Amino acid sequence: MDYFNYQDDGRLYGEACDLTRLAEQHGTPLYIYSRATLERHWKAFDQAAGEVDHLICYAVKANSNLAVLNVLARLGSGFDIVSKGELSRVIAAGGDPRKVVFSGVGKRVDEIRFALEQQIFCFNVESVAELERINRVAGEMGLKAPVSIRVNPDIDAGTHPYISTGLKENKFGIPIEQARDIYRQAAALPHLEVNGVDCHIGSQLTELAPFLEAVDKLLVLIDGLAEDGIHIHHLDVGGGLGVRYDQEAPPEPSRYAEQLKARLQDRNLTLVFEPGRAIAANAGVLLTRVEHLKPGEARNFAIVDAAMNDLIRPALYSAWQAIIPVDSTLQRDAAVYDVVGPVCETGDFIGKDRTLSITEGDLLAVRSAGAYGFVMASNYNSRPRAAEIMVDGDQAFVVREREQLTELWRGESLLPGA
Ligand SMILES: Cc1ncc(COP(=O)(O)O)c(C=O)c1O
Ligand SMILES: N[C@@H](CCCC[NH3+])C(=O)O
Repeated sequence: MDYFNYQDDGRLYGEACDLTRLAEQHGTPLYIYSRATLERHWKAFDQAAGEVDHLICYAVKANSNLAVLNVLARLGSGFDIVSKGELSRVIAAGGDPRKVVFSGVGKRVDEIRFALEQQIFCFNVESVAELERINRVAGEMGLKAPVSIRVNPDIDAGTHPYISTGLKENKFGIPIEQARDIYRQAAALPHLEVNGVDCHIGSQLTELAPFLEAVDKLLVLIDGLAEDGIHIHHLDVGGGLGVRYDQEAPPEPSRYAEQLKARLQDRNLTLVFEPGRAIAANAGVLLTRVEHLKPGEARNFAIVDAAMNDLIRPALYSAWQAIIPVDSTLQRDAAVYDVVGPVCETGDFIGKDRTLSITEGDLLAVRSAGAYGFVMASNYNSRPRAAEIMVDGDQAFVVREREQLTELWRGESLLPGA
């Protein structure tokens, strides 16, 4: 998948809008997404799956901007959701609820009810308690709920521990050794329709081996279930395909799909993919301006106007994202900087030890910021959230206004009698 969705002339790959102008018009920090790249990435999965019956369920959590969802909905995408809020966004963006899978370890009763009303494709169930809850809610509604069980195959995905999900010690899924037994319990519940097997072993995987190891285990399970009279119609392999932030060389969707298809053989299974990062990360940049340069004895700081509240990945996972000047033709002295935000935390950094030729007022682009960027933003330090723009050829659309923080409390006492 494309890494540098950014060209050296200050434009996004395949798009004609001038980023400097957008930053001047809309202020910084500013998220910018490319429609062309979103489409190209989604199609890479769709074409990779090819002739095999399949559903690409974009993981909404990666970037839930309504315009992003709308671009994918128009391509016929399905969606992987983890809350009623995400399902509402999918519907608002024109997505088809019948192509939605519902993941997550703690679905509330009202969320299950809403998803059943919307006739989603499948619930990815993570525990026996949840199977019973969904069975009860579906029974009350006089329905049968379509379910897969998320199986935890106990595989080391070789990624950051915070985004690894397929190990025994993780909260996700049911242990593979118990799966056959729990499937039998599920099949005996009257208001469930057991359709699929699901797994998701982690995010930002850069090797195929862990995915394939997991699938091999799941296929053994699926064959075993057939012997028990439980016929599985779809195999949901989750998301997790990594992207290039720096020097990583994650497998292309085509190679991944090829290997999966070879393993399916004549089993008549629909393949479900839940990619998030692979579609959105390199379809977006975060623009930020240099406020001050602060030389120091131990370190030089470039203080920029984006902070951990705008992009928390560096602070949370020590994640590395490329930071580059938008206008590379400017003549500046080079120095090594820690690029930090204005938030009052030592952990508030966007990048460390970066050699940059910059001066105060320069515009920087943080690359690969289209996934797990804006969606993880907060108002910490009472900072408003950034605006979001979608570029499409030579057009730019504001797809979310910069947030205005309003004063709710204007000095009156909130304590009774005070
Ligand atoms: C169940 C599930 N599906 C899909 C995804 C999307 O993952 P990624 O963005 O790594 O493709 C996640 C997040 O890791 C997830 O938890
Ligand atoms: N938020 C994480 C990914 C989490 C994946 C969700 N299961 C990141 O930025 O890398």
